Amino acid sequence: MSTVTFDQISEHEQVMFCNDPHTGLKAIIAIHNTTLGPALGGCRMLPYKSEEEALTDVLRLSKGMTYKCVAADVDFGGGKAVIIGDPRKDKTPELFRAFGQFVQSLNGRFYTGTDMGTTPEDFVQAYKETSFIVGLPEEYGGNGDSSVTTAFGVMQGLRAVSQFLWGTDVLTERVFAVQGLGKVGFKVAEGLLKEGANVYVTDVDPETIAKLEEKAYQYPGHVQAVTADDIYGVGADVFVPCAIGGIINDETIERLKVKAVCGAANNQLLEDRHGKVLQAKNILYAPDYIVNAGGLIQVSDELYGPNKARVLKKTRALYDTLFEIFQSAEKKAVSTVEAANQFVEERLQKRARLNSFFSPDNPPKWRVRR
Ligand SMILES: NC(=O)C1=CN([C@@H]2O[C@H](COP(=O)(O)OP(=O)(O)OC[C@H]3O[C@@H](n4cnc5c(N)ncnc54)[C@H](O)[C@@H]3O)[C@@H](O)[C@H]2O)C=CC1
Ligand SMILES: O=C(O)CCC(=O)C(=O)O
Repeated sequence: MSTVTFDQISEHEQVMFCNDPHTGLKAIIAIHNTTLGPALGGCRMLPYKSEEEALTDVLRLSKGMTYKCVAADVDFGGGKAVIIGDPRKDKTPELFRAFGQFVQSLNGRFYTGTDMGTTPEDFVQAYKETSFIVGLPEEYGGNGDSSVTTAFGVMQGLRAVSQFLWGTDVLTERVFAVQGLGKVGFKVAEGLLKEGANVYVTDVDPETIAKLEEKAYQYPGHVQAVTADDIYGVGADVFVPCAIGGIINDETIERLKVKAVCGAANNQLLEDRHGKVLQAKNILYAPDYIVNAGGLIQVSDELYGPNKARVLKKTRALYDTLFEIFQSAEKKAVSTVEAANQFVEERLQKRARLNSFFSPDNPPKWRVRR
């Protein structure tokens, strides 16, 4: 294995390798930036092919969380965790408890919860060892499964795309290509079918496709399953990535026939420059960290005392944020990625100044439950 260098993690504040031979836990926690408050971000469990792949993923994901927190206007910083392992075979209560002990050792610098490959029940185990857990089931004082709100936010994003491109936020009879039918993608596909849209779907797990097909009969829209590779080339209006990152790259952009890309997956672009490549192809890209912020809004809200109405209101507002980014990109003749990053970096600078003002009567805004 090659060594990790400071050069590799130069943009990050802290990277922690968590090793527990007794439970088999091998995890990495990355804290990107805590200017706005403690780092917050879910924990992904995947059978990474190598430790380098896991490190690259957690570094990219945690940076994305910094941008997501700023864009969604929540007072948290960017962090994320990955567990190296197969979620179908390697999960045990002890593994998640061991992970919880490492989170506890950061003493509130990092809050975590679900992501790809993990569920709220996994974090009920971690919660036995640390209180710095979010996205807990309601019976544990949480707001429940955050993928419900993430999916709701993605639907807002799809409406904003439709309004911008076609002058209506009604999705009926439009065609969508949904990649990944997991916690978020399944709910998005179902929402689209309920609204009478036609949906191509794919997943590497045939069971989830069969489950959706079974339910689809009751909805006005139509579903058609395609292979994991064919999803890039289907004749749809919008490509909706809801699985892995890096799927928008030189090879896939060549194959896309859609007018827009808007989905839940984190780090959809392999590199930021692919935002420009999409723009050149006249494909509207809805920046992932804005579209998929619903889960973050929900779990961060939990720390102030859960309030569902507030969560819905803030998640609905993603429509306006996205629409403004589309307008700003058009006006400045830049890609939507550039417009979104500029908006975030300017806001972060303004907020950083606010956070530098110390007063004993004015406790930090992120004084949340511990
Ligand atoms: N759960 C949440 O609330 C949030 C999730 N996200 C992001 O959304 C994406 C999906 O998250 P979840 O639904 O929670 O994950 P999940 O693990 O529940 O579902 C992922 C699904 O994608 C499928 N999949 C994996 N590789 C695939 C491929 N190459 N082609 C097609 N399907 C594939 C899996 O079989 C699984 O059904 C991830 O990128 C995650 O980081 C972002 C914000 C919040
Ligand atoms: O959605 C969550 O549970 C936490 C937030 C997060 O990790 C994300 O938005 O990727």
